[in-house]
Amino acid sequence: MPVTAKICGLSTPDTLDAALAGGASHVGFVFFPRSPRHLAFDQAAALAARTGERARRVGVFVDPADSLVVEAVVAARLDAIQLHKVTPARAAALRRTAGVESWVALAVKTAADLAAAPAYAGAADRLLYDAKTPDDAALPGGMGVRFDWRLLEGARHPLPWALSGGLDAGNVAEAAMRTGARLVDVSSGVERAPGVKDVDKIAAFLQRVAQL
Ligand SMILES: O=C(O)c1ccccc1NCC(=O)[C@H](O)[C@H](O)COP(=O)(O)O
Repeated sequence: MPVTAKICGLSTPDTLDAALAGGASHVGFVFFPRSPRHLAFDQAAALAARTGERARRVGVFVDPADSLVVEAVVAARLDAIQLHKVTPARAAALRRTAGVESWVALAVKTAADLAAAPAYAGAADRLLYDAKTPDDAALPGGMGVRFDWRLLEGARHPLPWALSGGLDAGNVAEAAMRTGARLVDVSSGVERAPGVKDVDKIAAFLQRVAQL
């Protein structure tokens, strides 16, 4: 089965075009004002129109209000929501409210963090295993932090899943090989500065993924 990729935190037409030209299966739009990748609804709507049916649009949220999710789903014609820092109960409620596919980001640092995964079965459609960022970090994702991929070796997954956290063109092959991931997600690893995507890095990442 081929490996597919989500390029997260896109915010400009040229970098979105690079992701689409490279064959990204998913593009991620961040709705979190503290993020350097945050999009206003009008920006997101323009990028969504440019995407068309070439990739699935995923909105990224951190413990969001219902209203933010509803407005973003409409404005950016989201196919999926990606939720950070939500309990299983809150994830289930937001999934019902949004009416689209729902992903939950599970912050992973140790094996104990993976024990939370089964509770999301029935509350979400996909788990995104992402690296846990430091407690004092500005963001719960998009920080270029990776976790020990050996934690996923032999793991039983309660839901379809994707791998994230500190991936780049140089390490994505090893990450996919070690974990068995069939969907990988990247943000910082295709940037030249926080929030500034690089078209060449996006192309290199997607070329590497296409070889897997
Ligand atoms: O990217 C952000 O700014 C962000 C902000 C708040 C919550 C989540 C965020 N990103 C989530 C993602 O899907 C990232 O792609 C994922 O955490 C991996 O990021 P990176 O390690 O930088 O590749």
